[in-house]
Amino acid sequence: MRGGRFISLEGGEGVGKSTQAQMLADALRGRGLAVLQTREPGGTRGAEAIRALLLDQQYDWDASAEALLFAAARSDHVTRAIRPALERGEWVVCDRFVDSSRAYQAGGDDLSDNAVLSLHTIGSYALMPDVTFLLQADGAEVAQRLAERDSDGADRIGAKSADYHLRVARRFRDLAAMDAERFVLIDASGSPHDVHGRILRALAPLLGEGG
Ligand SMILES: Nc1ncnc2c1ncn2[C@@H]1O[C@H](COP(=O)(O)OP(=O)(O)OP(=O)(O)O)[C@@H](O)[C@H]1O
Ligand SMILES: Cc1cn([C@H]2C[C@H](O)[C@@H](COP(=O)(O)O)O2)c(=O)[nH]c1=O
Repeated sequence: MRGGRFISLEGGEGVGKSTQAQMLADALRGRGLAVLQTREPGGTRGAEAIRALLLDQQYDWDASAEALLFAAARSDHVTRAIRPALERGEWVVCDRFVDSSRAYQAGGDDLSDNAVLSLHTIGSYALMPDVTFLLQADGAEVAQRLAERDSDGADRIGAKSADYHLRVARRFRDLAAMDAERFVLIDASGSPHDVHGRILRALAPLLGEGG
């Protein structure tokens, strides 16, 4: 019997995914559950090496090469870390997953959603999360957070144009609207504690806690 669940956190730059992934993993562990907390791109030695290539400003990957590299990193991550954890019955909390490729490489650039999903089928068994929390917050609030966090500069993708990031945000919203069973929209404004409370309330049915 499968005990664990696969949860992804998605959204634009600096909206609070990593903060919430940590708080959620801690809350699940506090309930006695075994949790793999991980991130994309990354989560395995090979995928972290690909992450460094993808985010380093010295490389100028075109859209196809970028999508292939994200898919290769995800393939290693799914095969070596995520699937084995789910098979052991663990919960997986993943900071970004394939919806980021759909929003950034397809929505931000102009690859098709089908192309990204085909790479996901080839590389990662078309594995999808059980629940995806899409964090959304006011642009000015997020810009303030990023100014404080990234005072020494954004990474290669974070540094893309404002128009690019608007297309990404729009695509995230479209994906959520197309798959309302899996996506849960989370208001990511307010304190980390407030946002965490919203996520836990949304997860309560899956945790058998009513609500
Ligand atoms: N609710 C919040 N209120 C204020 N600051 C926050 C909140 N959540 C996170 N932060 C801060 O904002 C910054 C970005 O948060 P975090 O790294 O969690 O976002 P992220 O979505 O994972 O970003 P990225 O996609 O760029 O990695 C961090 O400095 C973090 O401490
Ligand atoms: C998984 C994934 C990520 N990206 C982008 C989104 C961010 O700009 C970086 C990752 O940095 P973070 O600080 O860890 O959020 O990579 C992407 O374009 N496509 C993807 O599939």
